[in-house]
Amino acid sequence: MESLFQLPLARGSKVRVLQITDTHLFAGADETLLGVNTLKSYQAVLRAVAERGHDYDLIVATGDLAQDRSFAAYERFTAGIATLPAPCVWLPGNHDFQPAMVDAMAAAQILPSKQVLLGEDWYVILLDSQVLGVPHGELSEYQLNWLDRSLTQYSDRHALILLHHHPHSSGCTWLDQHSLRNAHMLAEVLDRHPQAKTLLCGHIHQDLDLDWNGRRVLASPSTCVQFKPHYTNFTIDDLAPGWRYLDLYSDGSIETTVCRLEGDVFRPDMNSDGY
Ligand SMILES: Nc1ncnc2c1ncn2[C@@H]1O[C@@H]2COP(=O)(O)O[C@H]2[C@H]1O
Ligand SMILES: [Fe+2]
Repeated sequence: MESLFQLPLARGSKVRVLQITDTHLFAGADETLLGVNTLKSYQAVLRAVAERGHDYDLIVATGDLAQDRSFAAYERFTAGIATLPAPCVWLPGNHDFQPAMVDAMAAAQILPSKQVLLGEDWYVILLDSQVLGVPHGELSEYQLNWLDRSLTQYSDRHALILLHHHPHSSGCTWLDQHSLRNAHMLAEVLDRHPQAKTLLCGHIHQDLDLDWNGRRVLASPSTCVQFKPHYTNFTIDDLAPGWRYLDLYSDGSIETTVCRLEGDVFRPDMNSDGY
């Protein structure tokens, strides 16, 4: 859990992180989620990333990587990641089955590290907000204490906090019932660490960039189905699958871009009412 990955970089002042999230893969190659073949959309995203060239230093996968809890689904994830030439770290989402996830990642030699020293200036920490069997999230006392201790230990670095569940209202009522339930406890920890100003989530399948009492919360498109922003009830969006880049600068600033597949591809079944 606490193993540390050090990624020394010779590229000067900027570090680039690629976020892939909510792949919702299945064991079967023909399975779909809300009408989208999640394996094909994941592979299309990876191809699009590869076509843009290798200009990222670290891949972060922020949960809900498998939909059916199977080892084979995680193998599909790892096979895809193996096509990209950068190290990958990951955390679980509400749908993930950690025994299969841990084994499949280890079998593919994808790092178990939940802390990354990224270049000279950045510290990345990956939290586990999963509550077994339910869609909402919570950080255990252990996770909160570990976060507090780790941020103290690496207080000389800017910190990027990764977790699956959004800690602040997303604007979608139906998704906010599935948010991080003890966000106030996370805020209490972060208040003690002024270098921890940015949080990166998955879970809500949309591009979000908002202020949480002076902190920045980012969430990102899924590689499969998208949810429509600002809706009270479950509503799918017809935007294409996507991913995010974050450029981390040595002065602590961040520039970030969301990319999507081009064209009218992987359209979901807009009449679906949930899963
Ligand atoms: N119609 C619905 N209403 C409320 N929640 C839903 C609905 N359909 C699915 N969900 C849950 O909402 C979650 C949002 O993203 P997840 O992929 O984590 O998993 C989803 C489901 O657990
Ligand atoms: Fe989720």
